[in-house]
Formats: sequence, structure tokens, C-alpha cells
Amino acid sequence: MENMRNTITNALSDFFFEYETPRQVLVRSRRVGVVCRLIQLGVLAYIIGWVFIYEKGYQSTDTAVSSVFTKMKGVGYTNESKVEKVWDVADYVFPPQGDSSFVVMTNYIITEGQSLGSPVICIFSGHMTGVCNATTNTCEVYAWCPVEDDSHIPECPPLLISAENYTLFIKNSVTFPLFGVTRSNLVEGIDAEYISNCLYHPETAPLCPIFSLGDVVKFSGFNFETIAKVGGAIGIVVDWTCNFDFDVRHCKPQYHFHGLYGNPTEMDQARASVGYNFRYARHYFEDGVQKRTLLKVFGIRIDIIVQSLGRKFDVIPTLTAIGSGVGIFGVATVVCDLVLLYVLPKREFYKNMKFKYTDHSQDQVRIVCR
Ligand SMILES: Nc1ncnc2c1ncn2[C@@H]1O[C@H](COP(=O)(O)OP(=O)(O)OP(=O)(O)O)[C@@H](O)[C@H]1O
Repeated sequence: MENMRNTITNALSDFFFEYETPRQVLVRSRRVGVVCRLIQLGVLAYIIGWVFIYEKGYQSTDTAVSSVFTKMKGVGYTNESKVEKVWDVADYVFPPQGDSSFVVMTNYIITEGQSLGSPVICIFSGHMTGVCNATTNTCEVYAWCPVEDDSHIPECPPLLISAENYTLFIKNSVTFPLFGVTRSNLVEGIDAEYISNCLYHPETAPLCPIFSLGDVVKFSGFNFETIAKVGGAIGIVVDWTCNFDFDVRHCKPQYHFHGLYGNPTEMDQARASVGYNFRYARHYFEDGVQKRTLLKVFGIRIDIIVQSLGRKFDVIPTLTAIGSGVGIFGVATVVCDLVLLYVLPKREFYKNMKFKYTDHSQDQVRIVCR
């Protein structure tokens, strides 16, 4: 009992009144010294250059919630078979509400005066009447007639080639909820007077929110005449990459243009379905008969895509980055130890210096000095 009490007392006094510190072995070797310092330098460069400066590991990040409005302007003119028509924004934009994704009609095939009369024989999709002719091998369908003839797409030039001069106004607002910041693409200095005179250009007017359709097509790498004839899709990316360690006034949008579908090389690969089109009908009554004008619309579909990344200094990511950097410094010690103990000619000598061997009973006990 007495022995046990003494043992516990000794253990407690050892625990509270002793301090252990690792023993260091100082190796005077140029080779190991240079290897170790080079690795440490590499790790330091990685932490400062990559983690802190390039990846900005000292900042927390957030993406924005956003809304986009668009408005097209411009007038088109056609003169088909001596029938003159003026096309304004209410005629050539689908849908007209100013969505972030819309189509600007650049070419069309029009079928006017279609009606649903008594059952007629049409080689077109319709409702089967059940009346068939065994001699001609045809069945009657109830459909809109006369049927559309889309075997020839107007070209040289496409009917609304003047769409090249239409202008697009983009209104975009973004909010970074984590940082409580809201920004609009009508940034400081973009006032009513500026908007009424400016036209976007990547170098001379990079913040102007008015874009010429011809420029949008050109910047996305398309040929206007080709895309106008058969249709295609273009993405306008509004990029908000902002560093909120600086004044929010420096948080400004950048515009990028991407051809999404319909460039000439894609068209060669996708012969089965070239371009982009859809059908649209305008209904009316004439002498009490329901009629419609059918349009097969070829157009440029524009998708406005908002991309955002906000950054701001934060203690937690900073400490995490420093902590992981300090941890990586341990790599230098491991590599240098390997060189020292297994590569150098005097490795046995260093091994003896680093490890202390004791003869305890039969087994060799190795004491590691760090
Ligand atoms: N597609 C566009 N091309 C050129 N300018 C445009 C375009 N859309 C709008 N604008 C101009 O931008 C400004 C703001 O447009 P907003 O739609 O907010 O106002 P508005 O007075 O209702 O426009 P609108 O001129 O269509 O009546 C107006 O001066 C307008 O003329």
C-alpha cells in the first residue's frame, strides 16, 4: 500500500515538475544544408506565392445572386414580292419582356392566310380524319393549310440582315449576401446622358451597357451573315470578380462573348440539324374564319450569363492557410533526414549521432533525438 502511494506520488511529481524538450543534432554538412534550405525556400515560395498571392488564401469568398433585364432597339425593313414591311422590336424579339435569354429574329419563312377549313389532304402533321383513299394511298388530315414550304431558306442576304445594327441594353444587378454588397452594371459615371451616346467596346467603352448586335456576333467569333441565315446561340457572360478589401467602387463588371451554338465548324459536324429555329403563329379572324400567319423564325438566341466571385479578408482562412503552410515545412525535415541517414557517405556516423542506442536486457532500445 505504502509502495503504491509512493509510486503515484513520484509519477505525479514527474508529470508536474519535469519538462521534456527534443534534443537537436546540428549537422555541419554543406550538401544537407543546401538541400534543406532549398526545400524550405520552395515551401516558402509556395505558401507566399501560390497560397497567399495567387489563390488569395487569406480571404473568404462568396458568389452573388443576380437579376438581368434586357431591351433591344432597332428597326428592320423587308421588301418581299413588292410587299414592304417594317419590323420593330415588338416583331422580332421573342419573348418581348426583356428576359436574360431571348431570340432576335434575323430570317424567316412566312406562310400567310392559313385556315382550318373542311378536311383537306395535306402532307403535313394534323389530326387524322379517318378517311383514306386506297388508290392514292393517302389519308385525310385536318390541318392548317396551305402548308408551309421551308425547302428554301432566304439568303443572300437573310431577310433581316439589318439586325446587325440593332442595339441591346443589359441591366444587371448583383448582391453578395456574405459581404452585404449590392452592385449594378450601371456603375458610377454611367448616367442617362452617357447611355444615350455610348456603344460597348472592350477597350474604349468597356462599361457601356449598350451593345451592337453585330459586335456581339463578331466578338463571339461568328460570321453575321451565316448566323443570321440559319440561326445560332451566343452567350454574353457578365463577370463580377470583386475584391472587397478595396472600395466597392472598384467592383465593376467585365463582359465576355462566347459562341454557344452555330459556328461554321459546328455546322459542318452537325449536318443533321443546322442552326436554330422555331415556329411562331399570329392568329386573327377574317370574315368570321379563324386564320393565322405562320412564321418559321431563324434567329440569334442570346443568353446572358452572370458569373461572380467576391473576396474579402477573413481571419479564419488566413490562420488555416498559415497552419497548413507551417505543416508543409515538415516536408523539408523529412527529406533532409532521408538524405542524411540513407544517402550521404557518412550516413552511419550521422545515424549514431541522431539515435542513441542503449543495451537494455537483450533488446536494443533506440532513443530518438529530434
Ligand atoms: N437597346 C437599346 N439601345 C440603345 N439605347 C437603349 C436601349 N434600351 C434602352 N436604351 C436607352 O437607355 C435608357 C434607359 O432605358 P430604360 O428602358 O430604362 O428607359 P425608357 O425611357 O423606358 O426607354 P425607352 O427609350 O425604351 O422608352 C433610355 O435612354 C433608352 O433610350
